[in-house]
Amino acid sequence: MLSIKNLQVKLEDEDKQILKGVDLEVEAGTVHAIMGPNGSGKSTLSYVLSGKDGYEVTGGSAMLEGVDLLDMEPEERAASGLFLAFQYPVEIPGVGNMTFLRTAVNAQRKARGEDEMSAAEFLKVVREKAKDLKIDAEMLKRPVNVGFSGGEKKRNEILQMAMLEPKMCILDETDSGLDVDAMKLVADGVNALRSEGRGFLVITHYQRLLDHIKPDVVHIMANGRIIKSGGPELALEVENNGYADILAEVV
Ligand SMILES: Nc1ncnc2c1ncn2[C@@H]1O[C@H](COP(=O)(O)OP(=O)(O)OP(=O)(O)O)[C@@H](O)[C@H]1O
Repeated sequence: MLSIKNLQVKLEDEDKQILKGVDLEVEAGTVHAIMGPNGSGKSTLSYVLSGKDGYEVTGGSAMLEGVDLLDMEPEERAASGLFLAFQYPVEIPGVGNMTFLRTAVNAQRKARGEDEMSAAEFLKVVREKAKDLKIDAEMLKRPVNVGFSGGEKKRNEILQMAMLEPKMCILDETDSGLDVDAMKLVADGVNALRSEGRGFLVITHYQRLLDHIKPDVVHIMANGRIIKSGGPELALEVENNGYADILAEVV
């Protein structure tokens, strides 16, 4: 589904190489987790895939279902089924959460040549999904993320994901800032979306999220590369021993 080959990325304005040849294949129906020391390039990978400005791809490729992602505008990538839940969700003053969600859902439907969701249908679906994430009616009316707590922002990202039903979901440290109960809610929201046709890339520092969202594959990223891949036991190894042994293996 998501096929990344030898992806190399530098900062646009500086001579600083951040990704130094990332190889990653996320098959439909699977959950891949990426862990790694601070500053290893995990967020940069998610930003580059989603089309954030400020980065220059200097080599390699990233394809979603055989289509070149790197050639597309960010909104085209989203319409083709890519979704990124941000590590730091942005506040959008003046834009109601509900309006934002409905506009996003319908813009993507339009881009795919589908009919827009009616107001009544949208309301029904958004209320159901918001309830599952314990997002109340008042939060749906407020401007997007404005004044939301850290955990509320993260749950709101999952609500967006649930509404957009993307094919490839990238979650960048969605667990940071969540209390124990909210982490369970978020994990339930992700697990409810797991399906044969959908892939997940979950960036996290902690094994505890992976207790709830069971990954098929765990990758360790360091210094702009994926240096080791394995099963869920790799996350446990990191939790117990840190990164020193794994880093030493590849030097
Ligand atoms: N716009 C930028 N300007 C300067 N340095 C940058 C910029 N974007 C990324 N970097 C650098 O690139 C490296 C990788 O950053 P990135 O945020 O991708 O790491 P990360 O693995 O997600 O880290 P963390 O686990 O701390 O979130 C870091 O050294 C960071 O300082």
